[in-house]
Amino acid sequence: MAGMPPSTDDRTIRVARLSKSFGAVRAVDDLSFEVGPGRVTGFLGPNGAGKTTTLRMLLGLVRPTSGTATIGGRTYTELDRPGRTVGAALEAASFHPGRTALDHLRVYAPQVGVPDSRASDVLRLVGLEAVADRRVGGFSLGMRQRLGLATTLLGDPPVLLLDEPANGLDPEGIRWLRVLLRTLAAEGRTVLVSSHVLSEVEQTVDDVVIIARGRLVHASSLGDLAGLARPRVRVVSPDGAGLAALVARAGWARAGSDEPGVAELVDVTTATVGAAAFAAGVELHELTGRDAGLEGLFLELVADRSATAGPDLTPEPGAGTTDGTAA
Ligand SMILES: Nc1ncnc2c1ncn2[C@@H]1O[C@H](COP(=O)(O)OP(=O)(O)OP(=O)(O)O)[C@@H](O)[C@H]1O
Repeated sequence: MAGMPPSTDDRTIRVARLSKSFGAVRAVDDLSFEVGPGRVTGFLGPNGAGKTTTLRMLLGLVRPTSGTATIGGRTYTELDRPGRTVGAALEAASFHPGRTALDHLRVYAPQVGVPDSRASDVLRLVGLEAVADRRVGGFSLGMRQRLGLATTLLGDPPVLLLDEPANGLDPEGIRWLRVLLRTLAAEGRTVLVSSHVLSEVEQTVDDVVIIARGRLVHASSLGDLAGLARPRVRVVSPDGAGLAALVARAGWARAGSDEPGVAELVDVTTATVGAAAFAAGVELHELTGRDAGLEGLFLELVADRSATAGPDLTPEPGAGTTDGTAA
């Protein structure tokens, strides 16, 4: 990693002006983003956003209509040893139900170019060593997810592409996955994890790439995304004119068009509004602070709006109430 620009790093994933149409469906639409090593990146978007199609293009399983999807500057098919470079677990990994976990991995080991002994190593890594000789047909969804991950790790790849790896895991499994992914990233790997809910990966990822309807909506560190979550205050007063004058005088931003006597404000605290109302002698019947939260912000970002609007964060009436915080 030392001193190398990210775009030339062997472990950097680069998607550039990538598009894919299936007939009339534009599954991926002029998508560009970069994912660097040493970090866990969440690849997020609602169902049908184009995440799987993008991952499949990175793996050479789907041919782009236009644009490129590369790893270390090469397409998957151009890689010298793809199995040792990229580990991928796409949704619905299929296992032969009659094979044991160990046998499953031993079948893949030569394809990836690693010795048989590596099969036991990766089973240990994913916590399945105790069931190494059990048939996969009897495995729970969570165990299959772990086995899928073990398969992914066989070639000790520096780049990992994982499609919804938390699916089917219980809370304990999700905690385990979090620690594993963080460890793999800390070792200098590039870890790209897709999910359709931000909350599922919120505690795991360093960076986010958010797409909707095949297009990029937002890409930044998780911290920068969190910085966009704007606090809101709902104010209700029997003195509609007084409240309107107070809001206008203070210059607070309104979240939307309000009814008389009601103001939904953003980027202001209850303390500020309360103090100003008290000083102005405006009677208040309600003063409620709300935090839209990351998930609310995510939902707002991916909400159906004109494609040209981009990451417009102007809150809409009713937005930000889905995270269960007090209204
Ligand atoms: N082989 C295909 N033929 C036709 N349409 C497809 C094909 N693969 C994907 N699509 C369509 O492309 C769009 C994007 O699908 P994709 O599976 O990439 O989304 P996703 O973000 O992975 O969604 P999910 O979270 O549901 O897996 C959807 O409208 C889907 O129906």
